[in-house]
Amino acid sequence: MTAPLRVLVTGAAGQIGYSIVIRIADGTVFGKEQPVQLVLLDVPQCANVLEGVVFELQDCALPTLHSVEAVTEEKAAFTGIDYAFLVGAMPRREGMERKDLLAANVKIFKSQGKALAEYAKPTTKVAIIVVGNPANTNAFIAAKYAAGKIPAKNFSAMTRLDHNRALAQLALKTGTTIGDVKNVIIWGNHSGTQFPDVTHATVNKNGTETDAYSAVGDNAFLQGPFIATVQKRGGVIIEKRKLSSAMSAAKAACDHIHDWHFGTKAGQYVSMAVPSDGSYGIPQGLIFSFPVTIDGATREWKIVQGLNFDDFAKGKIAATTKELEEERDDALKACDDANI
Ligand SMILES: NC(=O)c1ccc[n+]([C@@H]2O[C@H](COP(=O)([O-])OP(=O)(O)OC[C@H]3O[C@@H](n4cnc5c(N)ncnc54)[C@H](O)[C@@H]3O)[C@@H](O)[C@H]2O)c1
Ligand SMILES: O=C(O)C[C@H](O)C(=O)O
Repeated sequence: MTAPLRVLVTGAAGQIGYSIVIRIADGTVFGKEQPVQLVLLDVPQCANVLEGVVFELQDCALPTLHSVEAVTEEKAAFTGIDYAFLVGAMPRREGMERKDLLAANVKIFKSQGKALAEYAKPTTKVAIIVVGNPANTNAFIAAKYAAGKIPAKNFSAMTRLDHNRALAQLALKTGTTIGDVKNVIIWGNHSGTQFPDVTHATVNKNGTETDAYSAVGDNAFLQGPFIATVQKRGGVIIEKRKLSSAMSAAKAACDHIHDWHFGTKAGQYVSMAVPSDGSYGIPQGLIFSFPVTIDGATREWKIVQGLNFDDFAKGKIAATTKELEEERDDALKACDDANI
């Protein structure tokens, strides 16, 4: 029998948590043959809600759910895990930018980085996705405080939701379906400065694969409203729902970990915010969204190399890099202040 994977979800009493746990438990993420031990972490004040989530998962009668436990302490949460979905953090409200959450949320990721270093197995291969905002910078901080124990390459932040939004907008514009659109890229920060780039994307229209610019036939749209729609989508959802995206965020987190676990499809890449190795001139260590391919056998991601940028793209990438450097510096200052 396949050994179960131990999978942690933080913030499991929250709204993304509620949508994410069922996909992990029912085999959508790790496959229908892979048993899963789910560990659900939230703050002690949410213990009762968390217990309700556990009861519901039990009531789902899922063959892939080996066990589920609710915990409110980091030691119990982080010990022995294979995968971590770090969702638990404050969401923004109308009128806020994601970086306005930094002061409140960064200390959570400092503490969880330390907990990973302290409690994860020494040989850990744990794969970590940070969803809590500002996701790139929170991942940077968690990686910093886990350094020496957990390699930085095991940390990632979620830009898959932006990637999925870009796929959907291209499919809508070209009258195709999601499966017809490939290789959009989100560069940089999960924020208003991100650069959704379709220069290398293709669209299969009526059985013929063409580049996205030809398929759309409207450069002004692709360099204007398309980019703005993807950049601002999170804010628009908050305006409409009065709550931040949850169903689409949970689905994207599951896509991200599914592809990390199984690998990307031949000829396709996905967007993941990972520690920069200096590719494309991005400062080393910054958690930056790149196009990546993943080898399902080794579960190693690689940044896609050799893509060209025109001046328009260079300007966009410079802006998102600058914002991430500023966020990183603010977060480091906040961590020195955060007495934990
Ligand atoms: N990267 C993305 O694309 C993306 C998309 C959507 C939302 N988000 C972010 O995800 C985060 C969660 O959103 P949500 O809508 O589920 O929020 P929510 O308020 O519904 O749930 C957050 C949960 O986290 C818990 N929590 C707080 N501190 C914790 C800690 N130290 N340890 C464990 N749990 C803790 C809270 O008690 C709460 O139950 C927010 O920061 C939001 O902005 C990111
Ligand atoms: O926009 C937000 O604050 C939530 C999330 O990051 C999103 O992109 O929907």
